[in-house]
Amino acid sequence: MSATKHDPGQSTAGNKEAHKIFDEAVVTVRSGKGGRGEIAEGGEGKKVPNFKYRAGSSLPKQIWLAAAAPADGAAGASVVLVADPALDNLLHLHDRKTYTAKNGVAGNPTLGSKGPRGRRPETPRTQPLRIGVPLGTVVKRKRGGALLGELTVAGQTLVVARGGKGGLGVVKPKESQQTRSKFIEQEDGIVEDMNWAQDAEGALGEEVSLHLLMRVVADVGIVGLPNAGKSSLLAALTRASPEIAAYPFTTLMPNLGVLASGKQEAKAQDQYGDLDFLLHDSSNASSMSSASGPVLADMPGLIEGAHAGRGLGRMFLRHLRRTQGLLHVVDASAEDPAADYMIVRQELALYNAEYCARPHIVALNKMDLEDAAELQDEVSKDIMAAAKAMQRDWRDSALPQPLLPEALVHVSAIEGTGIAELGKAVQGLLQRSI
Ligand SMILES: Nc1nc2c(ncn2[C@@H]2O[C@H](COP(=O)(O)OP(=O)(O)OP(=O)(O)O)[C@@H](O)[C@H]2O)c(=O)[nH]1
Ligand SMILES: [Mg+2]
Repeated sequence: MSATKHDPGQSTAGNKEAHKIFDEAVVTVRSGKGGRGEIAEGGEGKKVPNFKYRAGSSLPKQIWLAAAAPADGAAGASVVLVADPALDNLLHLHDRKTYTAKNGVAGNPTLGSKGPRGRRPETPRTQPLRIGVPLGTVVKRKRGGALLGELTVAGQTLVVARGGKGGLGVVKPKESQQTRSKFIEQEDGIVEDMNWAQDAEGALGEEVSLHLLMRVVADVGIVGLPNAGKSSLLAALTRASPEIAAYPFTTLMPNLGVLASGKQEAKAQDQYGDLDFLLHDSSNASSMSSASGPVLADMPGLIEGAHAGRGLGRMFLRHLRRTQGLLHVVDASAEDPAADYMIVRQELALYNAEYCARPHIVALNKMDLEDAAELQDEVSKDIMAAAKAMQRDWRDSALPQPLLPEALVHVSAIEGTGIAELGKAVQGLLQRSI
């Protein structure tokens, strides 16, 4: 789950700034060619010894074994994108430029696909090449930019390159027939014509260059200054284990986590905490999809001037677009927590005024520290006052009006105090905003 990387130089892509490309990728996909159909010599069958024949019995010595219809080639494998909730970025697609699916097997009764000689004649399916992408991936054709589709639900698939059809099983016409021009006869799927060699050929696969764009799919975005404890709170509220450190800009790209909904789950987590990785490995597809709780997205830190490119800039703020509410994390031990809150509100407003019109709650974090605890009531008041002042300032503008925080929760991500209450406040935020 963790999509954090402190040193942007160590990207999987070999790219210098992985956090700038975590939400985009260009890949070329190739589907497989269809397998060649079986080419049978003559279609009449042959006489074979009758193994039941005994001297003196009335059975014939030889019996007629009809020729079987030649087997078709298998279709080539398609390339399919699959929405995998365990992924939260597109960096894994920067490792490789081209993805090639398997060709279909040739129609061959012994080696490949079975024709009607088998009891159940069938052409084996070639397993598609599945490429995992995070939820919220938009797929476009690179050339021309035509929209091919969007993957938003866990397990959803999108065929981006269809495998070539398998060649037909053909009976090679006799020499005498071959000289006759344009002899075409179709009968029970057996094709006899002068194009027999072409009919047996499998169709070619396709090659498509794709431009993938990801938008984080989350219900609540966690925003705040660097070091406020956003990632710590995500870790406390969910099973996610983002990178946490005492320096700013630890988080370079959004991390996702599902809010633990019931007490039961929290208990199970405590009990089997060590087995967490097993659960994730064996059922990564269900780790988020089956959980009904809201998805939280821990964002990189915002600083004053982010809209002008300071810090990590604000391009990642587009990932808040689909959220329904925001969780502002404020370091309550800071010199002026209310001012810190306002810096983030202003940066949000400069990016998209509508973000400030979304319901939000404020988590006053680091309450375990003396400075924070002493002044907690004062800080709460200051924050409410600042939010009201913002509303007043905006009253005359045509922009969407900023809202006041729906709740102010005092928490300590490190000691775990107030976390349950914060979880409830987040749930409440979503219930109201629906
Ligand atoms: N004392 C105390 N320290 C905390 C608390 N929560 C987080 N911290 C510390 O604050 C520092 C920053 O925490 P992070 O969770 O990485 O902060 P962040 O907001 O995600 O930071 P960026 O990703 O850089 O924007 C770490 O050293 C944490 O251990 C808390 O409740 N109490
Ligand atoms: Mg962080």
